[in-house]
Amino acid sequence: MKIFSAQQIYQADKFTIEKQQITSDVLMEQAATKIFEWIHARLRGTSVNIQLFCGIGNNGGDGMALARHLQEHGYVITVHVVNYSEKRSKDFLLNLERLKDRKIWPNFINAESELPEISANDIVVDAIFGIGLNRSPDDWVGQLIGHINASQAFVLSVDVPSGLPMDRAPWNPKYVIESSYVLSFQVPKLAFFLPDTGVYLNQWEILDIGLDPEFLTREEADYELVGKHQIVSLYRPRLKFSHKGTYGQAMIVGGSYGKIGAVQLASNACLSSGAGLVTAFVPQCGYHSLQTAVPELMVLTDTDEHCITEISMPFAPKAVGIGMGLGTKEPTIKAFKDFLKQMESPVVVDADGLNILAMAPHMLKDVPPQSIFTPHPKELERLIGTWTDDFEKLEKAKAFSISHDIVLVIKGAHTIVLYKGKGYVNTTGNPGMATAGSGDVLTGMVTGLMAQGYTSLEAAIFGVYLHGLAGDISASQNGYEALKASDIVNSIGRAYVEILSPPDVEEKEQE
Ligand SMILES: NC(=O)C1=CN([C@@H]2O[C@H](COP(=O)(O)OP(=O)(O)OC[C@H]3O[C@@H](n4cnc5c(N)ncnc54)[C@H](O)[C@@H]3O)[C@@H](O)[C@H]2O)[C@H](O)CC1
Ligand SMILES: [K+]
Repeated sequence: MKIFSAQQIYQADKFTIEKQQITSDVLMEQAATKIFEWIHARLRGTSVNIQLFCGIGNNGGDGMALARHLQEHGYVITVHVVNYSEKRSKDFLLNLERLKDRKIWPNFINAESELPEISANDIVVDAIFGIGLNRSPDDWVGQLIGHINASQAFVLSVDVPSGLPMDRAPWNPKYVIESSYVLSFQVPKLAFFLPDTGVYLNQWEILDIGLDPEFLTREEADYELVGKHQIVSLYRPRLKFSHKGTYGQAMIVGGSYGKIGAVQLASNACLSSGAGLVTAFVPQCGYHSLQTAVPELMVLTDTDEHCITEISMPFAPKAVGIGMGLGTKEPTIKAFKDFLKQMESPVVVDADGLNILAMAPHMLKDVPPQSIFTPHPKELERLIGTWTDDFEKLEKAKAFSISHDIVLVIKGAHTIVLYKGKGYVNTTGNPGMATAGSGDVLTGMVTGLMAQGYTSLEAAIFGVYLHGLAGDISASQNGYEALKASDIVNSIGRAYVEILSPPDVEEKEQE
């Protein structure tokens, strides 16, 4: 699903209005009707107090139109106009008039007004600011927002949580609505998926408000949300007359004294992702444990007991994942450098492999094109430097990915894969996966997919999704806290089965 910028959403609006020869208030009415239907389907006329807080722009207009529908269906409503500017939008005014025609007189909240009482049992509709927010809310509006957040009422946000900017971190983190549920129009917004801004939403859902399909199909987006539908289209089925050679020979290179488990996790994940053959290359101290723990694995060792000093590959693997538990000792750095020089096809670099590259950036020129980097936030910072907010982080990461021709996997709650200036935002995974070795499993999986012939970009997108899904399946059985990286490996099979199962109704709607 495409993720459009605020600018593109305004363009979609304009295009739809011109092509369908409608007025802008028709779109607003469609949006408000969709929200009303969502609420009505759940409340079915319950006599709960609904307090609507409406700004004076089009987000506020949506709120006013919604108030009218709610009142027409007998709901108990209070409408507040958050009067933060003189510049009221045309469609806000139109809907204000329509309310007044029905003898509904909103309560106008101004800087000097007292804040209305909100009970924890009320439902708050948040229609103060939408995607048009372009500066910090005034202090009194921020205080009203804080008052709503403190009420413990269920807060339903129209389009976006009010006060949440679409292209930067909030000016003041207290001046943003903490939404219980966001009903967002037509397309998901990038801010929903980034740590600085995503924390303000509990749940979200997209409502189709009828923006023109021609525009939505034609317009290129910088970011895309990756769901099951996209993943199924990437999947490469296994063939009846195939053999292990068909699915490639993968190599996992890493480990040092006390960190052989990282290689074990990655190798196991690589095998479970479907690679035909997997060989691990480790210092000698890892030999026995790996041979015992993973019988399917072949093990090659370095001449050194404790760390890798020279990576010799007696065959040309189809895919290599390197870096987990590797350490950054001088001889290991030299071995890594020689390895990169000798590799021609893309490799997957993780953990200490990335740390070495951050320490010695001149080595980046030896990284084969289309290689995959899988940094966690600290490793990313070492590679690209610090950032002021997530949006700047993404811009810097994009520039890095383009200049080194790297598929960059930015790990987080919503992992984002960046390549050639485009971002793919993952939708699977859970907080239980923030645990030791989870990243080693991902690297093993992505390497396993590359061994099977997935391109670097495909392997990264597919691997990230599959990894998150395996984590979700594990968490559904044992909860978040007990989740261990090896549980993720054990759920890879079920994750494949889930990907290949027919979509349920909700998934079909989201396609
Ligand atoms: N295609 C769609 O998705 C549709 C969306 N709709 C709704 O329209 C809003 C966007 O409306 P807009 O009027 O452009 O902006 P806002 O309502 O978010 O903001 C109002 C207005 O206020 C000014 N402003 C910005 N920041 C501040 C501030 N801190 N203090 C005071 N004033 C501020 C600025 O000039 C804004 O224009 C979208 O989110 C949807 O809810 C349509 O109803 C249907 C189509
Ligand atoms: K809002």
